[in-house]
Amino acid sequence: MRAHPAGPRHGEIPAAHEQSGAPADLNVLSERIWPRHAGRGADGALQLAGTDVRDLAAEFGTPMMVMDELDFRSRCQDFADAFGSAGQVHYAGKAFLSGRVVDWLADEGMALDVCTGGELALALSREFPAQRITLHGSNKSTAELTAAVRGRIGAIVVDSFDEIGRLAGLVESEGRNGADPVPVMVRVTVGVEAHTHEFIATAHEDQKFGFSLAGGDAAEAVRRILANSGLRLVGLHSHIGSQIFDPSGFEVAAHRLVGLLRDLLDEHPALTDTITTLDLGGGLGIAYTEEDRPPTADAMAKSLTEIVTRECQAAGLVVPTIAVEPGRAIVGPGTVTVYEVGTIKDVALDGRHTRRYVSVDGGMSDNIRTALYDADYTVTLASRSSDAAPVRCRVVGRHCESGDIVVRDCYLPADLAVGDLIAVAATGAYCYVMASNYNRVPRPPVVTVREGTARVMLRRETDDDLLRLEMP
Ligand SMILES: Cc1ncc(COP(=O)(O)O)c(C=O)c1O
Ligand SMILES: N[C@@H](CCCC[NH3+])C(=O)O
Repeated sequence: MRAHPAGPRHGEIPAAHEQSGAPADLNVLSERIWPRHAGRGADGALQLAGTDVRDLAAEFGTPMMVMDELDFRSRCQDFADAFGSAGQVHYAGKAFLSGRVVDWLADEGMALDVCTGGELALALSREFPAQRITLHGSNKSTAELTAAVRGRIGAIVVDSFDEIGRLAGLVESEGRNGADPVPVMVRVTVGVEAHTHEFIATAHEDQKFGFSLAGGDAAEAVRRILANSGLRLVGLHSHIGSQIFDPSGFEVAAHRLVGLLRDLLDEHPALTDTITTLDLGGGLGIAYTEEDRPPTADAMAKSLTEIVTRECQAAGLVVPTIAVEPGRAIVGPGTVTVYEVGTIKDVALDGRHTRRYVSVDGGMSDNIRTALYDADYTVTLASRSSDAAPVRCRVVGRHCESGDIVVRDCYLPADLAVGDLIAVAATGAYCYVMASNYNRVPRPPVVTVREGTARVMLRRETDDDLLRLEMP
């Protein structure tokens, strides 16, 4: 997943005077990586949507995640503009979800993809329009399916024959018959090898999600759904993976899904009136480092619309609505994690080399992605600027684990000192939601900033929160 900077790899970091490949100016904040309303104030400190990171740290403590509200909203709007309407864009709540974010999504007219009963309950608790929700999951419980059916959500994306069986029993017991069927989509495994980390690629054949297209399971799933008058098939779904830069994976997926649609309509002409949507999932990558070059939402929309339109017209099919489910591309870039620098240690690796370990007050409990996927991040000195020489560093956490690495290889100024604040960019997706209490470390707060005002969205966990599960 990572692109290593030019020069030596892990374990071979030269001493400061030998650095090569370092950025010319460590104070520059690349627009492609940092939130849309990030910059440096007159004295060099990081400003996020008109707030000074030092003031935020003084008020809310560190570590702290800071989310730029208008960055999030503007990326929702980018996708809505690209695909023609916000209703076709199902924000993937698994990337990050909170009540306030649900409210923003409702304001923006977005749809929402949830993948558990917990995410569904949060959305419904904020009165998010149920018709704009889809429920995913490779092992949905009966309780989750019941909540979705009773909540009258937009669609349940079925993922297995077992689930179709469970739903059949449920629609019967809930009295949902032919006059009031439950809308479902079929998740199709289209056999695309997305070029991303193995753990986050999801449409090759050998994995747990969906019904295989090539093996005929997807067509069989459709037959079983049609045999049940309590279910109404409203679309086909494919999701090929996450943090994808190469648009060709989406294009092949779209091509194969249209092929399946054509075959299904040949077999079941009545479906012409009911299958209205092709959902091509999420997965659009973002820039974590200078080397990353993700396509824009607009480029993705253009190529997918062109393929689906061309192939449907060639097959004489009505062109369905194209839906997508971006998570990371909407919430990822607008959040940064702010840490306070603690111990700084130069470790001699051999006679010639040293590695500077910069310890921070968080770590793998607030960002597991580096340890789990070898993910790469960009970090900057945030409480001030510095013209000191760049030193190649490793930012590490406070946990009792040598793999507790936040940023594996980066450059920070030689005068970095204990008590400085540093900020890690693009931590909005899959960091807070994958956070843990490893070593009984409380989760950090998430603070939203907008036009000079900061508001806590999720408060910091306390030791009491951690004690609340204890029984006598
Ligand atoms: C079904 C589904 N939709 C959408 C997403 C969101 O993906 P991303 O955050 O990469 O856009 C995921 C996660 O990979 C997913 O599994
Ligand atoms: N959690 C992964 C992505 C998984 C996407 C959900 N299917 C990440 O951090 O990149």
